Amino acid sequence: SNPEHTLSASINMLLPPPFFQHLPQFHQMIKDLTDPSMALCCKNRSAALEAKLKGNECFSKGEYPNALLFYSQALRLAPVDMDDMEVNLAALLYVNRASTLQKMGLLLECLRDCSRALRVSPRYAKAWFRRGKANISLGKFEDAIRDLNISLKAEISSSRKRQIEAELKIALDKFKGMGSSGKKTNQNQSEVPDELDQVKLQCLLTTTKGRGMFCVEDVSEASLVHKEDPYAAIILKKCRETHCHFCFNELSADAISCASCSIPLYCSDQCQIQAGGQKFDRSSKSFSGLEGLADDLKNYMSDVVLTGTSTLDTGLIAEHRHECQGFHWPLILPSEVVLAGRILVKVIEQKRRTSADTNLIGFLDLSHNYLQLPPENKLEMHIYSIILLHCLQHFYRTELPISGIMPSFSLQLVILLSQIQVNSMAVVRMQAPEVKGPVYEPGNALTSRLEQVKVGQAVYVAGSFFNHSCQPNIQAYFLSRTLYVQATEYILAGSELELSYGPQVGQWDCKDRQQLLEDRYSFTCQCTGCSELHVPDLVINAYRCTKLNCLGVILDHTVTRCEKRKLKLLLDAPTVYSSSPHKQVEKLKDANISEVARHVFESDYKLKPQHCLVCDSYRDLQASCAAISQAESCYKRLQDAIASNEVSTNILLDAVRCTDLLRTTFHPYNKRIAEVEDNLAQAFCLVGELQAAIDHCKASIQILEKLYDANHIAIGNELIKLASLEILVGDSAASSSISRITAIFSRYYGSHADDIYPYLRHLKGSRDVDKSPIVSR
Ligand SMILES: C[S@@+](CC[C@H](N)C(=O)[O-])C[C@H]1O[C@@H](n2cnc3c(N)ncnc32)[C@H](O)[C@@H]1O
Repeated sequence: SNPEHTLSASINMLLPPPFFQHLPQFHQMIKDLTDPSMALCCKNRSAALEAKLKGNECFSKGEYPNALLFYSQALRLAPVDMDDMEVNLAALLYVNRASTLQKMGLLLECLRDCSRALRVSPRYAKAWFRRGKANISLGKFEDAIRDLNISLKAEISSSRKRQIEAELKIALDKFKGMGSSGKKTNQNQSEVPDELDQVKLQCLLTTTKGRGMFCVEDVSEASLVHKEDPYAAIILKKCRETHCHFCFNELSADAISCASCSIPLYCSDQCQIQAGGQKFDRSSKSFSGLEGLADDLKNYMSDVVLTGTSTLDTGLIAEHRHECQGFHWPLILPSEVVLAGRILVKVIEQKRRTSADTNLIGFLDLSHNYLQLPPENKLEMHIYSIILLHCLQHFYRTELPISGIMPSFSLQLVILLSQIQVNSMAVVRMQAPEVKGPVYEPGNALTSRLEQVKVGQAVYVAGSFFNHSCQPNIQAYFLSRTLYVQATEYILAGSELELSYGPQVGQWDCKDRQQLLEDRYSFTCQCTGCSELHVPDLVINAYRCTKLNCLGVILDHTVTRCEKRKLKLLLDAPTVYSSSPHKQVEKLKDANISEVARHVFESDYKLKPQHCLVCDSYRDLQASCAAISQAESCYKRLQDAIASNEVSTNILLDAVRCTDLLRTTFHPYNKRIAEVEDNLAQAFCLVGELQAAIDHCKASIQILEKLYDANHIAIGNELIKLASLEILVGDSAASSSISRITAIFSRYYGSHADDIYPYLRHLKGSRDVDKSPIVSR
């Protein structure tokens, strides 16, 4: 049947849109969500003043980090256009925070806050004075002299004038003493442009996965194949207080909030302006009135006061604007629903400019999974779409063209929500470990797990056409909110470029990968990783053969079932697949595993659960599982001890004993053993037994090398831990570990490797330092 017809029939049957219109409770809920007087995000003068007083108290006691917190809180709450002690409250708070930042040695942050105060109150003498002092500390004496001269002109109190003159004298003396090195430096140095060439791509129809991205020419390993800014993006709720709501970078000490509401935080004025919100009208704030000011000082003054505003792109559709003004719903509704609101608004605004029709689904042309969703998920989407539309209508009032066509719009919004589910990407950051000093000092070994944290969710229109593969040939990473896609291997012209949406061969077995893709994206994976046989899939969760010296694998019935299905497909249509099973076997270095694999590939349908694939010996998996669960509780104790940094000898010895037990039960290349080895390495490092830590780390890497390609990032991550330990004991092998790490990370992140993962810089730096070992071997 016609898919479009099925879709609209199915949508209409599920929940006719007028359903809620007759319910008073529904309208009350919308009123609550959109009533600014009830909102959590209002500006509040008295709360701001209270926080300011607390900040002042902390400042006078020398408790600068606390003063910083209170001033930041006050700035978040302060209405932009209210005065306190005849000065604009926000400007006053910026100057107070600038003084605190200066005390904490954060001079650039201090300078930025002074400029912010001046953008609000251009004639604020104290702000020019503080700026002058910060510029003296930064060695920018020419700027400092200008700041202090303007301050002097704006100041009316004679005692303070004397203070400014004293500071001005210092600046002048230093400027004369420094010669040309005290000259003004450019504050807004532009970033180094990306030098990487992007590869020409084509979006084509595939046989099993819908549309996909293909390369027109050969692509060499580690080249950038795609770069894109998001169509719309949103910060995750858990990161709201720690990361910039626009660019998703970590917030600095001088973070700023939206000018009109108190929820979004930004790392810079540019991010704040780009995100939108109701803008504070600077043009109404005159900075004339300083008669007699020399022309060069007037120009300098307007440079400082108008910095940032010149970068404002008037063509930009500000993503936070419709969520501002104290509305409640952007905080309450799930992130993906708020993201749908951002997309909807952007589409409407773009269409308004081009006066095109309002077909929302067709505009972005993304795939969706609506028809595959269970009824309860569909119902939830319908409810959210109706709520969101009503909330948005409250902002747009008569402007939003939804009143007459609300039903069709809400149905389109349902599809948009399911498009977001299938196409949005998690914007991730590599969690930076805290490095307190040089890597060759004890306590700075990096043995904890390297993790990526999700900070945002974003829709990239072209990026949405990359299909998934469990054996990807490209990988995605993010700088701020920009998506970068890089080739991780040499790719022949005309091949499809495929990302991993999460699971990969070597990470999980085939059935677990398929289950995750089914649950999260509602599709059955058709990639080569799931259609061909792979040795990692056979060993990753396998048990050991009961016969001494036999390295054959024993599988449980779930793995057996999945592999049999693949085998059947493979035998039924052998020509469809790119590489033959025997070729795969040849790729493997280890004779025993090759033997196991050969047996499987040649054994046709003889895959039997609980029996060794080589010698057919039987293992009672129920009994094995009981032994394993005993070992697992011992590892749980070890992990808790690691987390609280209280690893005792008893706990450690117990864990080592359990690992011996695990080795008699699991196949030697079972991934669980690699994880346990990794935990043991971390625990031995914590108790200072570095050589034992190195041995366990190497054992873990050896298993990962059976599961992944030798240059896979999973091995790179583990090698970082090994190198870190090798440096500590003064082992010369560290140098080759670091070279291998460098090669792997540049394969995945190109020239951005050090920016994404700054710990690499510490490791590479350690190679250049000649240090005797801290602990001799
Ligand atoms: C982000 S989109 C990729 C582009 C999509 N193929 C299209 O035509 O718009 C994700 C959707 O593509 C399809 N897809 C991606 N990878 C797949 C795979 N390995 N096997 C089967 N379907 C896949 C699924 O329908 C999935 O929901």
